Amino acid sequence: MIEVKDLTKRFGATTAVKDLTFTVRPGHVTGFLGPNGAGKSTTLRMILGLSAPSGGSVTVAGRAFGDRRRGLRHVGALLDAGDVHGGRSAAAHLAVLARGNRIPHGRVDEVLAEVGLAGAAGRRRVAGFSLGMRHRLGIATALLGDPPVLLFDEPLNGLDPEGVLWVRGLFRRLAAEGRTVLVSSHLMSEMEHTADELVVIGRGELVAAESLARFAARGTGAGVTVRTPRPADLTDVLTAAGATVSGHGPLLDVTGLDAPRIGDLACRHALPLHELAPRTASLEDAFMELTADSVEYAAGESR
Ligand SMILES: Nc1ncnc2c1ncn2[C@@H]1O[C@H](COP(=O)(O)OP(=O)(O)OP(=O)(O)O)[C@@H](O)[C@H]1O
Repeated sequence: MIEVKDLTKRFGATTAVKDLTFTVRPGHVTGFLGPNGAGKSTTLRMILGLSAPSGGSVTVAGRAFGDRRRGLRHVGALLDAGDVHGGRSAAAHLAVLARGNRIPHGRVDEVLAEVGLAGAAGRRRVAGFSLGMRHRLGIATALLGDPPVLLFDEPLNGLDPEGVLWVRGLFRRLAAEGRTVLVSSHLMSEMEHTADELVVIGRGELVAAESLARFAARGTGAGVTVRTPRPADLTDVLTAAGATVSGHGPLLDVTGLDAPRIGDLACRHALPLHELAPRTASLEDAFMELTADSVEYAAGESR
């Protein structure tokens, strides 16, 4: 479990992260989402103890991560896939880290196999690696200590479709094993099929921390489609109960009441329903609406 409480980080006059409070639970893939410059990387660095908070606290499994020795066995992280000594092979890179964290050497070949870099690829110098191979090596590094908590900063950036599918499957498996998996992205489309929980930030502040489904229901595109042979009567009943109703003929578009409540009200007033279909907003719409005020450099903004 990762617990972030009133976390703040200032860089001179810039407040990159402001009073951020959220919890990341094990057994889920949690998407950490926000527009460019929202403060995601800064927060991840503070979770890892690489950067000191200006205020507030962050704990991993109840303790500040910086306190821990042999860190890779507690938290695995992919922060910057390019951040590897190019002159070394993947296997040599992992072997150095294994030694420093007292991880059995046998894990090196295990994680190389897991990320598809077994054999010759693992013996090649990292300088010649493609972006996708660097990503795989970064993920192998995160997995090396078999940690219960994993953090990935923009892990899908620059991956081809096959790589994206592979990474998604891996994250789901890690979460199903009961691990805590936090994955950052600035694209809702990437998280839609990757995460089941979301922490959304904008300009360093919390926008939402909830399941993907609840987040989608916040978008104004959410509502319920209702078909009835008595639209005028049903409109009166639903409007009196606080809903907003629009539509033509037998097909109504209802917002402000959920489908079970609409069904119950129709039943109570003996109004037949021929269709009752909840409609979620697209996640992308909800994300854009909720972070609209917090985009650092919005298109068309004059500066
Ligand atoms: N070392 C630093 N010194 C000064 N300002 C910084 C530093 N690191 C980050 N910032 C500023 O803090 C804010 C948050 O940056 P951060 O990199 O955490 O955002 P992000 O959400 O990860 O963005 P992106 O999606 O673009 O990677 C930005 O305004 C950035 O310019």
